[in-house]
Amino acid sequence: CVLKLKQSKSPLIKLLDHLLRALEKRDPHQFFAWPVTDDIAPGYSSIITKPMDFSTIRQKIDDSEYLSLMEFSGDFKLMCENAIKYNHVDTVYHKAAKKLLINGMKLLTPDSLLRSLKPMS
Ligand SMILES: CC(=O)c1cc(-c2ccccn2)c2ncccn12
Repeated sequence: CVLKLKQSKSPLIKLLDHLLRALEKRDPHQFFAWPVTDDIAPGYSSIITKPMDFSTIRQKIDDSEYLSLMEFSGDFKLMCENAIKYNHVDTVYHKAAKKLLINGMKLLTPDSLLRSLKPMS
């Protein structure tokens, strides 16, 4: 058998791992953990053209699909904006998405990122 040498994780992947875990902690009900299905959300796939959720973001990190922090934060914003668009303003999902977006963007600001990077320097 051919042993695949485990490449050590790049600094970007380590940072994205850290940020994903921090963002998932801000979704205690796990509303954003898995793809939204048409079964739980009628008509979802015809309203939301680019679905996104934390499990998909995790898979993209593991497949090295993110080449920059901007691509990662773009998927995070997309995930929140989908929920803001599909769910009426008076639903738990719409409210949770707005709160998650605001908290998430605080994590992705330059000085917050510098604090995340500090231990790596
Ligand atoms: C994120 C989102 O839009 C969402 C998550 C869920 C959800 C997530 C986990 C368990 C149950 N529902 C949901 N249900 C109905 C309508 C919308 N949603």
